[in-house]
Amino acid sequence: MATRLRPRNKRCLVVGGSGFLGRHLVEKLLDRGYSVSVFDICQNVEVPGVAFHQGDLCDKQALSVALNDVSLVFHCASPAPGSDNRQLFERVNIHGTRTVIQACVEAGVEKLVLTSSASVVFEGTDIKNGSEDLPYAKKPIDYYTQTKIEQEKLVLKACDKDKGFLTVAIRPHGIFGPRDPQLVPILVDTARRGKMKFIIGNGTNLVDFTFVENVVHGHILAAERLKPDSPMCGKPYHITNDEPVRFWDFMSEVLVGLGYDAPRYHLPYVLVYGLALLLWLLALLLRPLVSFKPTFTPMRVALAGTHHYYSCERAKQDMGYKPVVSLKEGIVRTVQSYPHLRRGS
Ligand SMILES: NC(=O)C1=CN([C@@H]2O[C@H](COP(=O)(O)OP(=O)(O)OC[C@H]3O[C@@H](n4cnc5c(N)ncnc54)[C@H](OP(=O)(O)O)[C@@H]3O)[C@@H](O)[C@H]2O)C=CC1
Ligand SMILES: CC(C)=CCC[C@@H](C)[C@H]1CC[C@H]2C3=C(CC[C@]12C)[C@@]1(C)CCC(=O)C[C@@H]1CC3
Repeated sequence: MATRLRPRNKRCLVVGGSGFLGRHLVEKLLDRGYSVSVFDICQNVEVPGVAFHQGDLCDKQALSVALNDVSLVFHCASPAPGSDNRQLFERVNIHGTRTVIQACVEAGVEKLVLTSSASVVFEGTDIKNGSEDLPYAKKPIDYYTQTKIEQEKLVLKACDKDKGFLTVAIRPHGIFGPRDPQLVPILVDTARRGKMKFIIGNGTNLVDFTFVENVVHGHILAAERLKPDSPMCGKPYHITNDEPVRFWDFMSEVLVGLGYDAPRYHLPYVLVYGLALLLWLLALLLRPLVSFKPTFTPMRVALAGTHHYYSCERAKQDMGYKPVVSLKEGIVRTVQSYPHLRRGS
């Protein structure tokens, strides 16, 4: 169907559509017959049939151009979580999201789907089968989490049935899959530097790793089921693989699949967390003189040594969500997609 003939509710904009999740979302939306535009600060690849708008989401004028004739917006842009640039996180995740909301309302957009994060409730201690009713983290573990909380609050509060502007937030956790620039590349880099020999803690902590296609599925379902009379308006939803797995079993499976050894020796969690905190402080103090980025940040150690898995019951109930790719299949597809990261290549 020619783009201009598509019904208005099938015309969408993906803010952050050049990123890992964004590109997978764009591809699936195209498959499902949507007319798709992308707004991003950079264009990594040209996707046939997709109009690309380059710009910073803090720039309302640039956004308004991209929003012309769009009824549905997915906002999945964020600075990389590994950064510790507080100003950048505040500018993009808080002020930028406020700008996205204003631009959407002014352009007459009907639905805004935010990619939030399950981490908005994570404080570095165990979460087992956490529901959406858990309170936001009072002491967020880093600037990324702190600004994702503010971002989610802004988007959910903006939901206004009377004005015809509906919002919903998807909270994925530990997204993995082909083209992920983060999880597998960092893991392999750590292994190649000989630092992936140790298991932090007793190795039995369960976590969610969510295959990217399931996260995409959750976003599209949310957009399609979001209606003025649905319970979804202004609500957050966990989207997971619904298969919590031991953090260290998942890491080992990916490492072994790529030809590396699985970590074997145990280190006490408290010791590693303390060391990571010390290194982080040292890096902060020495920043004016030397710049170094520790591999084992307090955030990564906390994620590697605690339980953090979430219930996706609410998404099942309200939007009929069910994972479409199993964890096993997701790992196989992911490992196959990284031939250049195999040992010896
Ligand atoms: N990956 C994960 O495990 C999880 C991710 N999330 C959330 O999912 C979303 C997508 O993450 P992911 O795909 O992994 O991240 P990516 O970094 O791959 O994608 C984010 C995209 O947003 C772009 N971007 C950043 N700042 C701006 C800006 N000011 N204006 C316009 N575009 C901008 C980035 O460009 P550039 O690369 O040049 O900065 C990038 O293309 C994020 O909101 C993240 O918080 C939530 C839970 C888990
Ligand atoms: C201990 C070690 C070096 C592990 C390597 C893998 C890590 C880089 C990932 C393991 C869990 C991942 C994760 C995220 C980023 C990558 C990991 C730390 C997020 C912080 C990404 C953004 C979110 O919203 C939450 C994610 C939780 C899990």
